Amino acid sequence: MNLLSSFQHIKSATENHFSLICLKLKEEKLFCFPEVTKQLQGIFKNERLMEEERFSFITKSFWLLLVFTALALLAKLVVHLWWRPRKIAKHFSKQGIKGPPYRFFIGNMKDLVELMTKAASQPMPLSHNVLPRVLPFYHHWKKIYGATYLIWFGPNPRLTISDPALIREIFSTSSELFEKYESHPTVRKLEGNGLISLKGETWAHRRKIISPIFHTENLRLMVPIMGKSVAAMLDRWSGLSNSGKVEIEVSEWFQNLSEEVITRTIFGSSYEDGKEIYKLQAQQIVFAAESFQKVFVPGYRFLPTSRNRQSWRLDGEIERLLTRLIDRRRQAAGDRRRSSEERPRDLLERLMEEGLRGDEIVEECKSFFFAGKHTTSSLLTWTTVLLAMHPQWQQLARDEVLRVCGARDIPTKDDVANLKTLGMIVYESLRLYPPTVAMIRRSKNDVELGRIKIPKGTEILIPILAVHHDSTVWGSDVSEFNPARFTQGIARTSKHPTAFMPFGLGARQCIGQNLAVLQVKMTVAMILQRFSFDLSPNYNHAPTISMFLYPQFNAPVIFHNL
Ligand code: HEM
Repeated sequence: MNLLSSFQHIKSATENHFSLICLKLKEEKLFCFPEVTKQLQGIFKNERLMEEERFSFITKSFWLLLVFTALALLAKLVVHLWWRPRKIAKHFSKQGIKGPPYRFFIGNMKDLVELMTKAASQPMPLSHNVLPRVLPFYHHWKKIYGATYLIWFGPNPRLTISDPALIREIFSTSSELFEKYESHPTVRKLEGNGLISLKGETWAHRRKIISPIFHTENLRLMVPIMGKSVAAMLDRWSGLSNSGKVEIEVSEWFQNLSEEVITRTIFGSSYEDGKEIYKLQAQQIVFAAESFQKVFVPGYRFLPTSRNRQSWRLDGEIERLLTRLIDRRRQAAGDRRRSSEERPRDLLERLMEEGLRGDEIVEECKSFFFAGKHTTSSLLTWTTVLLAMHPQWQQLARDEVLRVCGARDIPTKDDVANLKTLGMIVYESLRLYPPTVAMIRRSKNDVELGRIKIPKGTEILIPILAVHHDSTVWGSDVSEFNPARFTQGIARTSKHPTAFMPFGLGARQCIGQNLAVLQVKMTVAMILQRFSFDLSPNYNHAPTISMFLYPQFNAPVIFHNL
């Protein structure tokens, strides 16, 4: 071995191998050059020192980076949780807009949850002045700070706007400046990445694809399908009746009815195919409703907590069932085309025709399973409760149904269109008990709304229920059930043409509203044909929200065979 290769040998060795190298040198008779050995020892020592220095440099850099990242993160947190809320509160305060003070990290969530819990702790008298019970935080803070005020959902500012003129601006003239608020991830799982939550071009294209399902002609074809489901439900009620009367907890029955109608009309599938999905979604709703009362912590949903694991499992199961439903429909598509039976066009058919991917169809199905059921059943429940509370309107509606439908057990679409009094009753029910009690938007940029300067990213809360219960808009009889106020049509009822908004406003108005009103009018008309009804002595008036407006202690109603 020559000197050079021995040198390279040594250079590539580690400190621990030094003695071994010396031995090697000795063997190779290189040890006779003491200077060489000395030099090598020197080189090795330098190497070791350099290695140590390099190591200490890397360690120092690592710690520095860590400290720097931690400081940057801390600074970001301080800005987000402390400085920005103060700045925004000051910004609004200068414009005369106040609100409950921001508390570090939690904002006003604690007070809000306390107010909600207190309001929900007992039923209320049989009155339609339900705002203090359903949105107690709105009611409470409005008294202190006025109709437009600022609250804090965690560190996020939410400007509450209930002036119909400003609301109109948000949804029409300035609609491009506000976008749909991105729901909490748990709620998003329920809603799916479909029409409800899509934005921009993708949303516009999807809405165009889906709209034909809700056109009048297609809805007409859905009427017999709905009629059959309603008739089957009423037959079961009659079967349950004892000496001509029966107590029915209508809220649950109407949920099942809505599930069935939507599965059969919107998905063109059998109710059996949808039942399991609804059951799983009902469990997801419990998680989603909880998330409204918690501060959103980014990334938390990825932690394998027991709740998160349960929610992932539910989501996976729903996707599996929806994929099966879609596959079945794909297989049956040929038979349906060949069949001469006149059927309504349905969502799955439209989405498949347009060549949407399987996962896109699954997400859209989630949206419709979720959006259609609870809203429609809520409207059915409150309309029935209202008619039970107001027998004179019940009789007026029945007279009309018997006159318009004659001997027909199942009203036709034209019959339903001619039920004007019932239509007014449904609108009044939507005013007093809107199934969706609020909407949320977010400003895309710094925006001027009326004279209010709103910074980019501010959430806007539009409390539908509060606008519907505002006496300055609706008059002193605001809390009375008075369907006659809709005699001249929706636009003429209040002092403001857009103060009635149970289905939202503008381009993103509810796509299913005609279907929902049709189903509710059909169902109530068929009930009126067969039964008279009043509230059960077990009924406790307690409207409350868990995503939608529902009766907290159920809605038992007594039906008498006619
Ligand atoms: C009484 C019944 C119903 C009420 C009160 C209601 C209420 C609403 C409201 C307020 C919105 C607007 C939300 C916003 O702008 O933030 C909306 C949107 C929507 N609703 Fe309904 N809804 C009802 C029935 C239905 C039904 C039966 C379906 C479907 C079968 C449906 C599907 C949808 C969809 C997909 C959207 C999103 C539309 C879009 O963004 O383009 N809804 N609904």
